[in-house]
Amino acid sequence: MIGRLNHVAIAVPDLEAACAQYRTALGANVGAPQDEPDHGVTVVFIELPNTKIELLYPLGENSPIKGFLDKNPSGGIHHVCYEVDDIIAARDHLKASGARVLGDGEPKIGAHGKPVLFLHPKDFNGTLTELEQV
Ligand SMILES: CC[C@H](C(=O)O)C(=O)SCCNC(=O)CCNC(=O)[C@H](O)C(C)(C)COP(=O)(O)OP(=O)(O)OC[C@H]1O[C@@H](n2cnc3c(N)ncnc32)[C@H](O)[C@@H]1OP(=O)(O)O
Ligand SMILES: [Co+2]
Repeated sequence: MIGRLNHVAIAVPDLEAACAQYRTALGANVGAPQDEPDHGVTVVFIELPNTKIELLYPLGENSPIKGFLDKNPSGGIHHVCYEVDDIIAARDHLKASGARVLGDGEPKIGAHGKPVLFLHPKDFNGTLTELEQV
């Protein structure tokens, strides 16, 4: 069911500093910040030859990553995102296997304009897991 690793997301306490570090210290191709108010984050994608890094910074009062940054003030790996070709079939299969789908259980449109869902970290070895339909 899961396919390619679409991205690894890193929550950062200072988005500009993280972008500068990837651009200069790591020589990476760093995209422009994208506000995603529906998700409560600003994201920056860093294209790698085999996947992407998604830098995350809180946007708005109720950002879902605020708690994570409070607990991890230096930032940290926040989630991984796997690609699926049918997110509804994947969701229903995972729910049937007892996994918790976060939010109202319906896919939302993510930063790539594709449907995404999140699965509770406690059901996946302490790793917040995102699915993106491609
Ligand atoms: C623009 C979309 C973009 C894209 O790729 O397209 C995105 O990726 S948007 C990314 C931001 N959105 C989300 O993360 C939505 C899903 N996340 C959530 O619903 C919450 O963050 C949640 C439920 C995972 C955590 O909520 P909260 O921070 O309030 O913490 P809790 O106390 O409820 O956590 C319970 C338990 O889980 C541990 N936890 C929390 N976050 C993570 C994490 N990222 N990775 C691993 N574990 C996590 C937390 O420490 C608690 O554990 P405990 O042992 O009970 O202390
Ligand atoms: Co993501």
